[in-house]
Amino acid sequence: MAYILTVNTGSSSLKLSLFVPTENDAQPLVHHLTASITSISSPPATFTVKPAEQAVSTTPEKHDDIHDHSAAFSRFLEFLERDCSIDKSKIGHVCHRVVHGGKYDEPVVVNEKSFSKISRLSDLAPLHNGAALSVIKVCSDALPDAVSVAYFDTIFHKSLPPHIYTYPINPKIAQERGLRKYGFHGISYAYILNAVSTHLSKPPSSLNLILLHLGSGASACCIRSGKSYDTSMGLTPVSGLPGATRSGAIDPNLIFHYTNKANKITHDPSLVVDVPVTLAEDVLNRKSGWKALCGTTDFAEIIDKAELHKGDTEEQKNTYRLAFDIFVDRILNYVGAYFVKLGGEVDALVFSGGIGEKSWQLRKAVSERAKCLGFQSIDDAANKKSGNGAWDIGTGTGKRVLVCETDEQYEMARQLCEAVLKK
Ligand SMILES: Nc1ncnc2c1ncn2[C@@H]1O[C@H](COP(=O)(O)OP(=O)(O)O)[C@@H](O)[C@H]1O
Ligand SMILES: CC(=O)OP(=O)(O)O
Ligand SMILES: [Mg+2]
Repeated sequence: MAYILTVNTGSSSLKLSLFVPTENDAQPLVHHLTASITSISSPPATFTVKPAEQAVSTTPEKHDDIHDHSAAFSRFLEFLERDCSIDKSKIGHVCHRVVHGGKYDEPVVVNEKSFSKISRLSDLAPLHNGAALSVIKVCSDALPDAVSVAYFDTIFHKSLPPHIYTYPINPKIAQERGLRKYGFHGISYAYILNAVSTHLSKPPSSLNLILLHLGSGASACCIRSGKSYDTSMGLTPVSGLPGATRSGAIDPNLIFHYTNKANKITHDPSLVVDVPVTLAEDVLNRKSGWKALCGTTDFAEIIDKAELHKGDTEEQKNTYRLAFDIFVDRILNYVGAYFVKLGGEVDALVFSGGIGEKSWQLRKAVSERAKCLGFQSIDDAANKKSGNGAWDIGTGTGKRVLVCETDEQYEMARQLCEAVLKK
């Protein structure tokens, strides 16, 4: 029996699932277990395991010694061998989520050449590609006989039309340096599209959707006839919606005004930079978003503290409320724009990602505002329940409002089965 291990290297987490492929086309994969290591960038990291046969996860363990994704991966391998008695030499394939794929338009087997090509893209996904490569390295050393395949977030967005992926800058420089909108969270959007298609009993190619993947990194995607037509992230994942530590879209000139010395046009280099661009990148990627506004990356805490509790001051409450309101506002920017781009022909608005799946408050706030576009009213009871796959949270007439529990690990294993194992 050869296992498929799938590894999802997110900005703040590592999520891993183990599957066994079957001969059954209706159920090509048997899910064995899923583990997640969260808060990697704000330790202590939390290690949680959910065996497939159990409805709930095991008690989360805190780990002070996990500071990066490769240490998290090593801890997972130790857990597999020691606690699950799984012989790691039985892992035949490893699917790695790599966020930025540049010009790659399909998954690639990891070898020296592709590894070095992916390394060259690291600057375009500063919170992701380097971390994924460090995991791939540990994985190749620990599992030398397994075939590692890189699955890119960007592939799903290869259908973006030129007027959407082109930035209005010098075309020659843009072409030479690959400066264009790529879009991310594509593995998640591929999974959501299939899950929503099953739920609505309509083929993916017939669907127009507004998808929201709201997690540590957050993005929106406009699906037209089953394909990505627009998405909120850009050249890098910092653009679009704000996230745990990311600013989201800002006026690009803000970078130069972050320092008060750069507020006039000057050719005197000593006056130009107080904050060099690389530091600006660090600020916008790692020191902005919810962390900068509220001091936490935990959106559940932000929602909780946006309500006034005993002992809290009105000012403290307002800080959290502001973060919540900013998120709702920026999400609405995309819901409104994508609705118009789809000519109002929208099958559903879909919430997903850690915040989209777990926060009834965020879903309610966004949906109430989107109701004017003809979306259903929210059914409060349905909105507060959790579910599996995709489920409705709207009621009455109108365009459907859904939640979908995304599963990037499953999507990679499914694509592997389809492309490699069933050939
Ligand atoms: N009950 C909840 N309410 C609101 N947000 C939540 C809840 N549970 C988890 N989250 C948020 O979900 C985010 C993580 O989402 P996830 O999609 O798992 O992230 P990633 O894969 O990018 O690491 C965290 O910011 C966390 O605060
Ligand atoms: C692209 C991206 O932001 O991914 P994540 O949300 O997993 O950090
Ligand atoms: Mg994620």
